[in-house]
Amino acid sequence: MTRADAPVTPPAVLTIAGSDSGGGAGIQADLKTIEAGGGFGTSAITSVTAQNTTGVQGQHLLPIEEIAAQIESVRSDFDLGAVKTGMLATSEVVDLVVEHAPELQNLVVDPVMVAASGDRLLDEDAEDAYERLFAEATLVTPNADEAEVLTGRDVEDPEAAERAGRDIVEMGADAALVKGGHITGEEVVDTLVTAPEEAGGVTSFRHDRIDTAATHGSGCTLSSAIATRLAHGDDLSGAVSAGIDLLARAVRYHHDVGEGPGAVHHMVELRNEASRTETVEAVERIVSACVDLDVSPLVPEVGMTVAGATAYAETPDDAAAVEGRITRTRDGVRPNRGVRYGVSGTVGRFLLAAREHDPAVRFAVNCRLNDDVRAALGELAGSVSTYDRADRPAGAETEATTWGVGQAFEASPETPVAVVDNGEVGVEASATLLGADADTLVGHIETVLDAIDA
Ligand SMILES: Nc1ncnc2c1ncn2[C@@H]1O[C@H](COP(=O)(O)OP(=O)(O)OP(=O)(O)O)[C@@H](O)[C@H]1O
Ligand SMILES: Cc1ncc(CO)c(N)n1
Repeated sequence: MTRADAPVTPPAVLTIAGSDSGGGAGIQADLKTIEAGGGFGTSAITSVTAQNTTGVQGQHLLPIEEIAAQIESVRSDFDLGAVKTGMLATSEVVDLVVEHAPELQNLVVDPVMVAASGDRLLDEDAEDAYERLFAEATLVTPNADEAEVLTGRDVEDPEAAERAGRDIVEMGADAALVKGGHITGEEVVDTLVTAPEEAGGVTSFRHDRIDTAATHGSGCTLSSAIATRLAHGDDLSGAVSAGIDLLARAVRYHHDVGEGPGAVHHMVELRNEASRTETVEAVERIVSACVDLDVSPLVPEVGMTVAGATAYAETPDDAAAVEGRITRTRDGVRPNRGVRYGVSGTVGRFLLAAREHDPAVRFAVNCRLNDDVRAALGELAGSVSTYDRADRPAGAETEATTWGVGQAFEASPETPVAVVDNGEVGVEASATLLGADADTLVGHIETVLDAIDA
C-alpha cells in the first residue's frame, strides 16, 4: 500500500555569500538560520574560504559566470520570498547582484568587509560598488566598522549610528540597520533608520551585552533571520526585532567549538522550543515525586512551587511551573492546577535569576524554613548559601529575589544546591532547592525529608 504525501511549501530564501569551512558564518550560518526560521534555504556561493574559529587561512573566488549560473538556476526555479547577500568579495560580484536586484523582493544586504577575526573578505575597491547595490536594497545591515567605511563618519555611539544609517538611506536603501556589537557599552544598541517613504523613522533596539568574544557569524545569522521573517510576510520592524531577539539568545548560548572564541548558536530558538515538552514532563515528574514522598513537612505557608526552565530559557515565557502551587491536605499534598508556561511568581523569577549565574540550573522548588529544615539542609551534598534581605541597599533597583540570588551565588564557591532567604516582615523565610535535572532535584528533596525524619 502506498501512502498519500503531505507536502509543505515554506517560503524560499536565497543567500548569495561565501562558504565558511568552519561552519559558523557565511553560507553555512545562513542555511542553518533560514531552515530554523521556517524557510527553504537556497544558495549561490561567491567564494570558498578556508576558515575556522581562529581566522581565515585562504579564500578562492569562484569565476563570475559560475556565480551568475547559481543565481540564475535558483531564480528560474524558485519563487523567492527574500534574498540576502553576505561576502561578495569583489566589485564584479556586487555588480552582478545589482543586475538581478530590480527583480528581487525583500533584498537584505549585509555589506561584509572583514571577518570577526580581522581578515579582509572584500576587495577595497569594491567598497564604492556597494552604493549601487544599496539603491536596490530593502535593508542594509552594516556593523559600526562597515558603516564608517561606507559613510566616512566615525561611528562610536548610537547617535553617530543613526547619522550613518540616514546616509545609507540617502544612498537609496529603503532602510539601514547599523549594528552595535562593535560599539562598547553595557548595552548593545542596534539602530534601524527607515526612508521617509517607508515608515520614515528611527528605532533603537537595546539588549544587555553578553560578556563574550564568541560572536563569529552574528552578522550572517541576523541578516538571514531578518530575510526569512520578511519572506514569511512580516513587516520590516517586526522582522528586525525578531532577528535581534534571536541574536541575543544565539550569542548568550553560543557554540563553544574550536580553539577560537566560538560561534553563535544559529538554531537556538528551535532547540529551545524543542525542549518545552521535556521540561513540562520533568516538572510533572518532580511534582509526582513530591506527592509520593509526601513533602508536607516542607510545604511553606505560601504553598510549594516547582518550576522548570527550557534548555535555553531567557524570559518567564520559557519557565514552566505548577500554577496555584502544591498545598497540604489532610493526608498529604496535592498540586492545585496543571503545569503552565509564563510563570511570574517568586520561584520562576528565582530560577531565571539563578540561570544568569549558572545556565545549567534548570529546576527549582521552594520549601518552608524552620529549625528542622535548616538542620536538614546541612545533609545536602553541595553548598547551601544564604542571603539577608536586610542587607539590600535602600533604593536598590534590582528586584529583591533577583538581588538575593545574586548575593547567594556570589557568596558561594560553587553553584549552590540550596539558597536560604531569611525573609523579612511580610516575607516568609524560605529555602529554594536547585537542580540541573529532575532526578537531581528529587534527590535533594529526599535528602532533606530523610534528615527531618531521622
Ligand atoms: N556581545 C554581544 N552581546 C549581545 N548581542 C550581541 C553581541 N555582539 C553582537 N550582538 C548582536 O549580534 C548582532 C550582530 O551584531 P555585530 O555588530 O556583531 O555584527 P557583525 O560585526 O556584522 O557580525 P560578524 O561577527 O558576523 O561580522 C546584533 O544584533 C547585535 O545586537
Ligand atoms: C564566508 C564568510 N562570510 C561572512 C563572514 C563574516 O562573519 C565570515 N567570517 N565568513
